[in-house]
Amino acid sequence: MKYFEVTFNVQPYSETATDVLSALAADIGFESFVECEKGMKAYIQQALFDEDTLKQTVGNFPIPGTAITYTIDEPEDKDWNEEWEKNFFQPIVISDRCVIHSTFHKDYPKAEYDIVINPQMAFGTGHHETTSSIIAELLDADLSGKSVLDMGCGTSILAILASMRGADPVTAIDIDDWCVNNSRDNIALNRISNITVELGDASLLKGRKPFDVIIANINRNILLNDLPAYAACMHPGSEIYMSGFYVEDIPAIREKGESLGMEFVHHREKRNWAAVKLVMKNPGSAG
Ligand SMILES: C[S@@+](CC[C@H](N)C(=O)[O-])C[C@H]1O[C@@H](n2cnc3c(N)ncnc32)[C@H](O)[C@@H]1O
Repeated sequence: MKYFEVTFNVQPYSETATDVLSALAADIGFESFVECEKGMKAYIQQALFDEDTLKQTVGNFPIPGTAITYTIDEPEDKDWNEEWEKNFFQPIVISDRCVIHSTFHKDYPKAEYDIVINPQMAFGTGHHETTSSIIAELLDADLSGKSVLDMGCGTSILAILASMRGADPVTAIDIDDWCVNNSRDNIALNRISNITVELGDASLLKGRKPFDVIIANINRNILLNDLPAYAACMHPGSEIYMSGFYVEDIPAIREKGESLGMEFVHHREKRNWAAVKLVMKNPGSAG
C-alpha cells in the first residue's frame, strides 16, 4: 500500500475554500484531488505523509469561519482498478490528437496518437489538468530524434507519448516502485521499446549526459528543490516542461529556472493548474 486517501470536510462548503485547501494540500505533498459533496478526497504517498504538517495546515486555514476536518484511509490496491473503471477513468481525447484509454474500454474515439494505460491509481490517465497540459505541450513540440527525460513518470503516459512522437531514447524515472512497475506494464502494452524506466529521484541524474528535453510533472517544492539537478543535465537549447503547481507558483519556478541559466518561454493554465516551458540558455549559471 503506497497512498493514503484523506477525506476533507469543509464547513461551510464553498468552491473557493476547496480550491484553497487543494493548493495548500499540494504544497505539503498531496498529488491528486477529487471533489466530493462536502469537500474533497486527496491522495498522498504514505512516505511523504506527515500528520503534524497536515494538522498545522488545517489549523491555520486562511479563510476565517471555515472549519476543516479530515479522516485518513488506506485504499486497498485491489479496489483501484474497479473503482477507476466504474467511476473515473473514461477515455479522453486531448487537443483532438491524442486519445488515452484503458484495456477495459471497448469503444473509444480514434486519434493520431492512441495510448493505452492501465492506471490502477489516481494519476496518469490524462484527466488531471497538469498531465493534459503537458500532453498539449508535447503535441506541439518537435521531439523527433531527441533524448527525453520524464521525471516523476507515474504511469509513463508522458514518456509514452514522447516516444510515439519520435523521441529517442526516453528515460522515465519515478521515486515510487509501484509507478516503476506500472510504467513497465504500460510501455509494454503500447509496444514501445526505447523507454528505460528507473526507480529513484534527481540524485540519479548526477554525471549523466544532457537530455534534449526534460518533462517534470511533480509538485512545486520538489521542482524548486530538484531544478538544479535537472539544469545540470541540460545543454544550450534543451527544453524543460514542468507542471504540478498552481498559477500563483509560476514566478517562483520561473525565478529558479532563470537563476540556473534558463529562459522562460510560456505557460498554460487549466483550472488554476499551471504548466511552463523554459529553455536552457546558459548552463552552469549558479543556482
Ligand atoms: C503528479 S504525478 C505525475 C505523473 C505523470 N507524469 C503524469 O503527468 O500524469 C507525480 C509523480 O512524481 C513522482 N515523484 C514524487 N516525488 C518525486 C521525486 N522527488 N523524484 C521523482 N519522482 C517523484 C510520484 O511518485 C508521482 O508518480
